[in-house]
Amino acid sequence: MSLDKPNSNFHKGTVCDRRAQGSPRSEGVSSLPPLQGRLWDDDVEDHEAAQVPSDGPAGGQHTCLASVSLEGGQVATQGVLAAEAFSPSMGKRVDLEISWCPIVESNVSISPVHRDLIPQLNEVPTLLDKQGAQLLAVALLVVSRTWISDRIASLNGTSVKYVLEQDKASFIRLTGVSVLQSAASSIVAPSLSQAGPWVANSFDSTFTEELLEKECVLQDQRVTHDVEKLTTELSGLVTGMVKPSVDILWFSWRMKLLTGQRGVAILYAYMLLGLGFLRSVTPEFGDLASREQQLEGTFRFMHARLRTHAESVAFFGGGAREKAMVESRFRELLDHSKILLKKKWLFGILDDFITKQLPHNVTWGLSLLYAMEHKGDRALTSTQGELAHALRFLASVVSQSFLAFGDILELNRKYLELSGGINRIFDLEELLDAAQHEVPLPDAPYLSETTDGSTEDIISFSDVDIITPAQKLLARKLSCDIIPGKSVLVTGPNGCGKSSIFRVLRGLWPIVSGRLAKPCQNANDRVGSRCGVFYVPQRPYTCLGTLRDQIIYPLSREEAELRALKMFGKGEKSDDATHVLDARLKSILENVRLIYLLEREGGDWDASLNWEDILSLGEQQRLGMARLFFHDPKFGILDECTNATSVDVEEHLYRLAKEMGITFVTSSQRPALIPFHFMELRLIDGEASRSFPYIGADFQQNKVQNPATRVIIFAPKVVPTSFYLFDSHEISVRIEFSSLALSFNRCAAPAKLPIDNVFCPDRPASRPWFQKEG
Ligand SMILES: Nc1ncnc2c1ncn2[C@@H]1O[C@H](COP(=O)(O)OP(=O)(O)OP(=O)(O)O)[C@@H](O)[C@H]1O
Repeated sequence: MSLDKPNSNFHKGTVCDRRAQGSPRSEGVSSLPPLQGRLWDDDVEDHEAAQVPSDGPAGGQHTCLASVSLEGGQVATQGVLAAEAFSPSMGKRVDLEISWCPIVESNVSISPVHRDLIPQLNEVPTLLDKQGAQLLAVALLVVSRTWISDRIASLNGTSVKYVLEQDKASFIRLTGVSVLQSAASSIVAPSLSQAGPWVANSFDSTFTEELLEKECVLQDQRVTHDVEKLTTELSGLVTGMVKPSVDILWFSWRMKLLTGQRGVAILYAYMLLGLGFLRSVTPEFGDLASREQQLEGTFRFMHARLRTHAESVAFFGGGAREKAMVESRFRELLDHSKILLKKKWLFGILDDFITKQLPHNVTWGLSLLYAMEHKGDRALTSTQGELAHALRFLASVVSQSFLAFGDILELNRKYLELSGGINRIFDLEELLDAAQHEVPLPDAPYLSETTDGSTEDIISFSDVDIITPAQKLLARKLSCDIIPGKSVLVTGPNGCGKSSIFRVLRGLWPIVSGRLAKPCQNANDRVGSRCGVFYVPQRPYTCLGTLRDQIIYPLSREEAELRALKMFGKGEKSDDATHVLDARLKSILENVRLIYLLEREGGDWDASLNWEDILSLGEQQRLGMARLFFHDPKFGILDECTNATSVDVEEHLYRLAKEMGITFVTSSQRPALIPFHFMELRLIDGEASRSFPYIGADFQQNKVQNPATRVIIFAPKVVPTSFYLFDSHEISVRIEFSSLALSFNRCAAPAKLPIDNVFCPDRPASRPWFQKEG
C-alpha cells in the first residue's frame, strides 16, 4: 500500500491502525488471509500521509487532499474499507484513520423459534386459581345432575309399581318427591348449560390477554373471533367430557346391579363397535374447521380493509375490482362451508343411527336379559310391580348410557374440530413468541438503552445488520453515531431500507448482529421529563379521541397534564393542570399552523371527531409534528413525515424543531431539508453488496467548531483503488472507487474525476451541497 502526496503544501497527518487501538472493528481479523494482516503491519509505506495545507489563504478556500492507493486489489474485495477524517479547523491538522475490517458473510438466520408456548397455554388450572375453582364447580354440577337423573329414572319405575299396586298414599308421596327433584333438576340443568360460556369467558380472557401481552398488532380476526370460537368450543369440551364420563360410570354400575356383568359386557361391546365404526368414517373435521376459520378471517379482513381505504378505491374507480375480489373470497368460503355442511350431514346420519336409533334395540335385548334372569311368580301384583319398575329403570339407564356414549362419540368430532382452532391459535402464539424472542430485550447484549445522563445521549449503530422479516439483508454492518446537535439525513432510493433502520432502532425488527445504543425510549417511560427518542412514522396516525388526544398521543390526558405541569407549569397547582396543558397545546398548534382546527371547533379541545377522515394528509402530518413538539424528545426520528406538507411549512417545522434542540434523524428525499442536517447517511442501492457512506457536512455554520466528521465506507465487493479526502471549512468528503463513485456532493459523479475537478472550490456548480452557503 502506498500513499501519494499530490501536493507538497501539506502538513503531515497520521495514518494509524485502529486494530492496534483496540477498535471493535478489529474483531475477527485474525480469520483473514495473511495479506490483510500485512496490509497494516507492513504494507503501509508511509504512515504520515494525510495532509493539510499550511499556507493557503484564510476562509476555507483550500483543500486538504490525501490519496491512498492500494496494491493488491484482491485484498479489498474481501474487506471493508473505513476511513475517518477529523478536521479540528481549517488549516491546522487532519488526522486520518484508516482501518481495515473483515467482511462477515451474510449467513444471517433468525434465531430459532422458542416453542415453549404449549406449556404456557397448557398450564393446568389448580383449585387455587379462578379456572380451577370454576372447573370444580362444573364437576359438582355434573355429579348432581347425574344423581338427579338416576333418581328420576328410579322414580319413573316406582310410579308404575305403585300404580300396579294401587298404593295411593305412596303414589302421592312419590309425586311430592318427584316435584322436588324436578325443581332441583331445573336448577342444575340450566346452571350446567351456563357453565360452558362461564368457563369460556375465563379461557377467552386468559388467551386473549396472553396474546395481547405479546404486543401484537393483528391484521385478521385471530385475537377476537378465533379465540372466542376456540374458548367456546374448549369450554364445551370440558363440560361435554366430564358429564358423559360421570354418566357412563354411574349408569354402568347401575346396569351391573340390574343385569349383571353380561348386560354391561353387551352394552360395552356395542359401544366399542359403534365407536370404532364411527371413528373410521369421520371426515377430517379439524382441518376442515381450520380452513373455514382461515377463510372467514380473510373475508372479514378484506371488508375491514376496504372500509379503511374506501376513498382511495373510489378515486381509482376500483369498486368493481374490489367487489370481484371480495366476492371471490366469499365464494371460496361458501364453497368450503357447503362441503363442510355436506360432510357433517352425512356423518350426522351415521352418528344418529349408531348412537340414538340402534340403541333402542339394544335396550330391548337387555330388558329381555333382565326379565329372563328374574324369574318369580308373575301372577303376583307385587312381582309385576317390581318387574315393571326394574324394566322402566333399566330402559332409562340404558338410554342415559347411550346418551352419554353419544356424547363421548360427539367429543371425538368436537375435539377434531377444536384441534383446527387450537392449531390456528398456536400458530399465532408461535409467531408472536418467535417475534418476541427475536426482538432484543433492553438488557440484551446488542441493545443498550442509555439513561438520561447527558454523556450517554447518543444513538449508536455498531456493525448492525438490517434484515427484513423475509430475511433480506438491507444493510450490512451499519455503523454510525448520532450525537446531540448533529442531525442526520438518511437518504437513498425507494425501498433501500431507510425506514427499516428506524424499525430496528425502535425495536420492531430484531438486531441479529451488531450493537445498538440509544437513549431511553419515549414519553411512556418518563412522564415529566424530556423523552429520549420519539418516532414520527411515514404514515400519519390519528387516534380515536379528542383534538387534545391527537397531540398528546400516546399519553393519556392525566399523564399529559402531569407532564405539562412539571415541565411548563411553574408553581401552578394541580387544579390548573388542564389549563397549563391546553395553553401549551395551543402554542404548539399555532407553531404547526393548525390553530384553525381548534377555532373551527369553537376552541373546544374535547371535540371528538373522526380525525382520519376529516384532516388532509398534510394536516395529519403537521399534527404528527405537533406530537413531536409536545413530547420534545432529545432525538426525533422523522420518517418522511412531512412530505405531504408544502416546502415552506416543512422548513418552518424543521426550524422549530432545531430551535427546540431536537436532534433529528430524518428520512427524506427533499433537498430543502439538507441544511437542517449535519450528516448524511446514504444507503446506496445495490444487491448483496451495498455501500453506506456516512458523511459529515454542516451547511448551516460556515465556521465549524471542532467538527469531527467521520467517514465510513462499506463497499464489500468493490475494489477501492483510491480515495480522496477533501477538507475545507465546510468539511466535505469525496471517495472514489474503481467501480463505484460515491459522491457526497449532489452533482453527478463520473468515476475517476481528476482531483482538481472534483473539489475545485472556485466552481460552485460542482458543489451543489454548498448552495446554501452564505
Ligand atoms: N415487513 C416486511 N417484510 C418483508 N419485507 C419488508 C417489510 N417491510 C419492508 N420490507 C422491505 O424492505 C425493503 C426496505 O423497506 P423500507 O420501508 O425500509 O424502504 P425505504 O427505504 O424507507 O423506502 P421509501 O423511500 O419508499 O420509504 C423494501 O424492499 C421493503 O419491501
